[in-house]
Amino acid sequence: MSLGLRGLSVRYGSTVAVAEAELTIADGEVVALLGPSGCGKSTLLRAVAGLEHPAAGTVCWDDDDLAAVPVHRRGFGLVFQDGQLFPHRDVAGNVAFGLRMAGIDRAAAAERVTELLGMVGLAGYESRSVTSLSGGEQQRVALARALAPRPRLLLLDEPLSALDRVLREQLAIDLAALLRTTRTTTLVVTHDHDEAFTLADRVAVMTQGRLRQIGPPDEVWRLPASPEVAAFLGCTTLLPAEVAGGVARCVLGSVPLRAGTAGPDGRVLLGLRSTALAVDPAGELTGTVVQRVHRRDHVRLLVEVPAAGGGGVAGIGDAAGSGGDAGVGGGGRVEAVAQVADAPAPGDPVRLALRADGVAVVG
Ligand SMILES: Nc1ncnc2c1ncn2[C@@H]1O[C@H](COP(=O)(O)OP(=O)(O)OP(=O)(O)O)[C@@H](O)[C@H]1O
Repeated sequence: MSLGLRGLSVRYGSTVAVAEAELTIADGEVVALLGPSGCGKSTLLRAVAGLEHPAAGTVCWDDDDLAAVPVHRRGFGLVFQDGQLFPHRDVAGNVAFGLRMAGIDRAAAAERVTELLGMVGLAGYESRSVTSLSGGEQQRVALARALAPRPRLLLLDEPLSALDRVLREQLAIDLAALLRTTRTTTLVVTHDHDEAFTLADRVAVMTQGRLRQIGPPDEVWRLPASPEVAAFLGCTTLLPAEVAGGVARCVLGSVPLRAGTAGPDGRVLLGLRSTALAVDPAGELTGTVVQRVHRRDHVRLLVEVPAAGGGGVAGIGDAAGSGGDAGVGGGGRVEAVAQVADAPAPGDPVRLALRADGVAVVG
């Protein structure tokens, strides 16, 4: 039992919103479709749901083409950003909706509603008015409603993006557990990296209508397939590097640096995220702090480093790594992170080292 997209393209007039998408989602698998605003994520999901008609290609369930199967006969559950609950029904009435449509009797439906509300952490909420619920509770009801009829595929379009950050993080963790427990095959659309990486067995990165890379979260994170995917995943600088035995060596400015890496041996491009350089008394790179900004759980620094020499620092668009001396922030300045407890101040000398977590090997 699997969903298959074969050469799926969707157009709006002359706009190609989805181009030649190839994707298989296995039974029980959770795939997150991750990409910037306007890249075509929602259009792809809507085409799977049957809400958009492909200009070319097919949406299949196992080997059956679903082209002639209308939305309500696909057996898919749908949850959108704002839940779209029925305001005049109570919580139980909302969750039972799909069950009643499927002809399930009242007693069995009530039992299933109770089971689902327990699963989403809303036990006892049956008779509450949905308009009295918080945004997070409403999304939990929307999830319970979509899961109640045991859909063969769950389609989630930015299900958590209307919630504030703390709630979003908690609900993402709860949702990941819920999807695993129920073994629900799921396609979730999001522009939020954390959400995608929390939820997914595999992440599919989409830009400009095309699926650019599909793989397990750690692989996509550490080995982005192209400079474009690397840029979307937060790599702000590309450096030519040499990998040998799991250690990458590169030159930043005129200073040789090394970092552990998952990449294959040979000449590669290293993608540096804004957290790649960290304050470290043993670090090889020296500089002077010019700016300090407190973030939630760390401090971001802008550090002036000695003028670039041989290796050069390439901007992300400069895939060939052909040089130039513009570090992150330009003009011999690089971004770095420090711990809140002992962050240096502007004017302080500082030593920086590369952190493996902030470095990707770009394909
Ligand atoms: N109904 C429509 N008519 C015309 N163009 C559309 C329509 N819906 C989407 N588009 C265009 O198709 C492209 C993809 O849009 P889509 O909403 O799928 O992107 P997205 O990645 O989901 O973006 P977001 O994260 O902002 O929702 C965009 O260029 C958008 O302007």
